[in-house]
Amino acid sequence: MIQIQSLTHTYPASRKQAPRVALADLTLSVAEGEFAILSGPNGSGKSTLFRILCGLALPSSGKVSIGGFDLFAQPQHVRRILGVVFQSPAVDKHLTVAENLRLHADLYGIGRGDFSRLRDDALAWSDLADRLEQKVETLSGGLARQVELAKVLMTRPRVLLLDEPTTGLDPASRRNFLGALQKLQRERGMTVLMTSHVFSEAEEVDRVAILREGNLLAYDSPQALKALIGTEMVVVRPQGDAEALAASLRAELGLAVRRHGDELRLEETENGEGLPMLESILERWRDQIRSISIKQPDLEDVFVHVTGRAEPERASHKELGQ
Ligand SMILES: Nc1ncnc2c1ncn2[C@@H]1O[C@H](COP(=O)(O)OP(=O)(O)OP(=O)(O)O)[C@@H](O)[C@H]1O
Repeated sequence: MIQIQSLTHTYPASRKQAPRVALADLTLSVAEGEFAILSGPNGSGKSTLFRILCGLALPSSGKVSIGGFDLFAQPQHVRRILGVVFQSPAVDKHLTVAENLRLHADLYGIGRGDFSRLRDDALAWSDLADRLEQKVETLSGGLARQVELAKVLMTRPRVLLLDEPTTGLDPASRRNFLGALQKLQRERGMTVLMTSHVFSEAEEVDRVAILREGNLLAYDSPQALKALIGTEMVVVRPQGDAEALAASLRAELGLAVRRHGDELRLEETENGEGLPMLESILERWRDQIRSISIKQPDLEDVFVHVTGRAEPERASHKELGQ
C-alpha cells in the first residue's frame, strides 16, 4: 500500500553548513492493512520522510507510491485516500469539537447529508461523545489528540500517517490513544505508518523500521527484531573498570559483550542459557560485579543493538557528508 523506493533526500549546502543527507537510498514498503512504526535517533530522517510522504516536500530522487498512485505524479489521487495527523495541533482550539469537525467536513466538501453519519462514525471509538460542545482548549491533552484523529477519520482514509501523535501525553492517555488507534486500524483495514520514539508503542504493531542517518538499519516485526539479539540477555553492572571486565568476559567466554552506559550486555543468549551463564560469570568475576541480572530483550534493547545508541531522544545529531 505504501511503497518507498530508493528515496534519497539531501538538504543543500548553505553558507554555514555542508549538504546533509537526510535519507540515503531508502527502500521500504507497508502492506495493505499493516501498522508500521518508524523509529530512529534524532536526525535519522523520520521527519524528512514524513514530510515527503504527506506531500509537503519533494525528495532529491526516488519513488513513492501510495495505494497504487505515484505520490509525485498523481498527488491529487493520493490525497483522496490519505489521512495525516501532525505532531503539532491542527485543530482550532478556540472552536468546539463539533465546530472543528464541521469545518473539516466543509474543507473536504462533505455535504450536510453525509456529515452526521461520517462524524458519528469518526467519533464512535472516542471519549468525545459528550464533549461535542466543549471548546478544544478546555479538553485534556489526550482528548484534544482524539479530536485530531476524529477529524482525519471523517474522510475515511485508507492510509493514515501519524507523526509522534502521543507526544506530550501521559502514559495512560498514550495507551488509550494507541489502543483505540489499533482497534480502528484493524476494524477499518487501514494502513498506518506512524513515527514514534516510544518503544512500548511499537511492541504491538506489525512492523518496526529503525532508521539511522537516513539509512534503514532494520525493518521487521517486533518479534523478529527481538530475535536478532536472542531471547535472553545477561546484564552486568561492573564494580570497577568496565572496559577491563568487558575484555576479560569477551576473551574467556568468547561472546559479544556490548557496553551500554554503565552496563555490559551479553546478548544472543537463547532461552535457558542465561542462568548458567550468570552463575559462571558470578563464580569467576564476583569481586568485579556490582549487580547481574537476566533480561528478556525488548525493543529498546533492539534499538540499542542496531543503532549503538541509548535512546532516540538522547542521541546527538550527526552530520553526513562531512
Ligand atoms: N531544513 C533543513 N535544512 C538542513 N538540514 C536539515 C533540515 N531539516 C533536517 N535537516 C537535517 O537532516 C537530517 C534528518 O533530519 P530529520 O529532521 O528528518 O530527522 P528526525 O529523525 O525527524 O529527527 P528528530 O527526531 O529530531 O525530529 C538531520 O541531519 C537534520 O539536521
